[in-house]
Amino acid sequence: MTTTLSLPSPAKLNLFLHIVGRRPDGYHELQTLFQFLDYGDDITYTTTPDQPGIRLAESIEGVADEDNLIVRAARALEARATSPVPGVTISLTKRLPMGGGLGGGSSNAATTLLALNHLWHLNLTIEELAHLGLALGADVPVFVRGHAAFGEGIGEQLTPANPPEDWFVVLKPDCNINTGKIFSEEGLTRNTPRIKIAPAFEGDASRSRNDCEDVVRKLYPEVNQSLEWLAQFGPARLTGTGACIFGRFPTESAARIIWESKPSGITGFVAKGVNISPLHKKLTELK
Ligand SMILES: C[C@@](CO)(OP(=O)(O)O)[C@H](O)COP(=O)(O)OP(=O)(O)OC[C@H]1O[C@@H](n2ccc(N)nc2=O)[C@H](O)[C@@H]1O
Ligand SMILES: Nc1ncnc2c1ncn2[C@@H]1O[C@H](COP(=O)(O)OP(=O)(O)O)[C@@H](O)[C@H]1O
Repeated sequence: MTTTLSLPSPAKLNLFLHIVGRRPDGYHELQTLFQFLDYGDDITYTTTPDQPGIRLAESIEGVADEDNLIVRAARALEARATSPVPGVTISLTKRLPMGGGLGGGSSNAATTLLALNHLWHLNLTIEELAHLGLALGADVPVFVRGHAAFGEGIGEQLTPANPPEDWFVVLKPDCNINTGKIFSEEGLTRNTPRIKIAPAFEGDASRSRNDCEDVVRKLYPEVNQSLEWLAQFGPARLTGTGACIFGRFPTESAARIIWESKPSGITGFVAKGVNISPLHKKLTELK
């Protein structure tokens, strides 16, 4: 029997991102605050009991299917099955810009781990899925766990957090930024003092920043210009290593007024920050 499951694959923002050191393997140690957005991709999984294998209904331009984080997550999970699993066709509606610092690929991987764990009746725990996900990317565990969180290490040591669920204008300046390039820049700040967090950590925007921002502004004038424009209306910041930037607003209407006045040619969206992932909300409704 064919079964179909459609699930959201939301974006994340790094409300702040501090680089506090470097591990012996060269990876940077971070302190960051992750919050989800009620905006993202959608993925539909259809089991094909008569046709084994993992298939994408459509490829993503520029990403070989074997490299697609959806396929890599599905294969990693299949390797954990103790008996053969039914085939699956996976269809992706992509809305999130790739390589934008919104974690779209990591979110697609996490949604796939949770979806196929359910459809294949594997009963792996969230702990086990987060561990599997970390091998695919540093941002996958927070999407698997599904609660806004303060992240340490490379972002995998997570403490649930409850930042205000404000509205955001997210803009995508017209440039692509490679994460590895930013982390290898000589001028990058790598020694921000560690901050301590209380259990009900909410974040403190005034005492935090994104340590990648200075380097990114210098290398990408498009990001600098967009940040200057958005900062006229309130605090504006880079997410991850960019290229997306965000401005925070207390209401949807305040965010939409600014969105409507954005310079022509720039893309993006308006979304609400949420502390429970839309993916986990949907999975709870299905139970
Ligand atoms: C910066 C963050 C913040 O949420 O988000 P994005 O901007 O990618 O969304 C993440 O930590 C991104 O983690 P992840 O997605 O695993 O990074 P990758 O693209 O695989 O990293 C590319 C390269 O950047 C360097 N890198 C990455 C992460 C890190 N903490 N230290 C590093 O030095 C490594 O050289 C790595 O090979
Ligand atoms: N399903 C996927 N969705 C998006 N990107 C993917 C996917 N699979 C592999 N990738 C690769 O991962 C890279 C990072 O994508 P993404 O997670 O969207 O950005 P970021 O890490 O900056 O938030 C992309 O440039 C692309 O090459």
